[in-house]
Amino acid sequence: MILSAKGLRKRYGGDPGVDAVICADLIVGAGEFVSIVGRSGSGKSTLLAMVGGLTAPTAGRVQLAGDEIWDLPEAQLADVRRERIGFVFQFPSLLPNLRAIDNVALPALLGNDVTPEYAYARAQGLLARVGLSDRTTTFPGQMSGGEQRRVVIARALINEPQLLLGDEPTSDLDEETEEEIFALLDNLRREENFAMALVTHNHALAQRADRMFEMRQGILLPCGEPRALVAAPIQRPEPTALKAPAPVGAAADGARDFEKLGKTLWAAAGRIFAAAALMFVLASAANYGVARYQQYELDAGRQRLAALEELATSTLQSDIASITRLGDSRYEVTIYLENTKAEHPIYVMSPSVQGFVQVGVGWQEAPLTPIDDATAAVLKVTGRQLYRFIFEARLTKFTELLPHYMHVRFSNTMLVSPESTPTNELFQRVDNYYVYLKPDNVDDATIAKDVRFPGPPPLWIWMPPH
Ligand SMILES: Nc1ncnc2c1ncn2[C@@H]1O[C@H](COP(=O)(O)OP(=O)(O)OP(=O)(O)O)[C@@H](O)[C@H]1O
Repeated sequence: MILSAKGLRKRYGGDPGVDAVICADLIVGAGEFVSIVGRSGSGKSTLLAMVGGLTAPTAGRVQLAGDEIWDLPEAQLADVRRERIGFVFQFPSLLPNLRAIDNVALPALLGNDVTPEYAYARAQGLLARVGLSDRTTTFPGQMSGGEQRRVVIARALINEPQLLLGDEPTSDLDEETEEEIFALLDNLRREENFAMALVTHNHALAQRADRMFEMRQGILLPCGEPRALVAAPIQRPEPTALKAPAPVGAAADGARDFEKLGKTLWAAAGRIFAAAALMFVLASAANYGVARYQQYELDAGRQRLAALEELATSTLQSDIASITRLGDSRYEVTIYLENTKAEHPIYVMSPSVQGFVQVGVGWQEAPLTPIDDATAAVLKVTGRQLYRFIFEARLTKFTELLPHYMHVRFSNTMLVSPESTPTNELFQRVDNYYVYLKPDNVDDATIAKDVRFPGPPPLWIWMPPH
């Protein structure tokens, strides 16, 4: 058995809080495919996030191949997420300034288990298997939605995960492409023998799983008859400490690829905007360092990355500081960046922020314009720094997880370095901030009929990252 989740429960917030998942048991065998359907807000994403090591459960446990993942220290949990679980989300999550092959290779380059040659050779092989052998050097912005999703799938498989988790991985695609991507995932699962748990709104596709579950108001219920396993399980090879380099031709190509990549990253950094997926949030030790991996002793490299990760994650904090109403569905949004160890400056490359409003099960971008010039520069952060933006949320229809309020996500991509002119240390970080935001065209009396607040309905309500 690969996944064993027992008695999972998740309550968000304080008093009274939201019981997103009340009770869920989910056991998935090696190579098995389970699907989860359910109404919006029933707790599907929360369940996947707990199973995938992204959101800590309030109660219950999750074992991955026998390891209790929620007992692991954060650093080891991050390794589990990167190496043993593949994620495919609905939202585009590729780094826009990296070519397809670099995006796919990146999770493998972040660990120390494989050589860059191996990572690039496997990335090339996976791109071929998802039908993109001729698009390896294409940038995500030049690809269709279906092609981008294929790249995301290749990236999810780069570290040979034991478990692939998909949260509505195809729901924004047209019917035919959705069908193709689903079939592709299923074929890859049989070939690579990873277990797969997919959340989908599409019942017809969900029924193709070995077992189907329905999430109903936070409770996971089995539904439908099990399908016979089609393929005989393939024996997973024992992991080796350091995988062998790829064949010479592929290795040489790969080496050229990441050398070029390293040279161009800093110049291209200004073009980066937020689109990276949740699992990459704190992990992308920028492609700049890729060529250097060959030269470093593994231990030295590990230590340096750990220090940089510490710098870029715990030392630098950021979130929404305030939101004020400007009228005509415009808001001034202030985001703060704070260096908690002010004695060591941190250099941040132009926070590039995008705003999204949830519409249906997806997110629709809404214009977000920086007010200050500061957001276009390399910034030395020594204390608390504020960035102001104008957010224009003129949507007539949006998803109301909280009655009348918009569910808004601000996504902030930053390149972080301990040096003002980064030479060899650069870390990409993507933060997502979530708020409920009161639309301009609803009066407080209307809201108060449906939601009880201690005072007048607030303009915005902060939510923890999810
Ligand atoms: N970070 C959070 N803070 C507070 N409440 C949350 C948070 N994340 C989710 N919720 C709430 O938990 C409940 C379950 O949400 P979840 O996203 O897991 O459902 P879902 O079934 O995946 O919905 P959808 O299909 O719309 O994505 C919802 O009521 C949602 O508003």
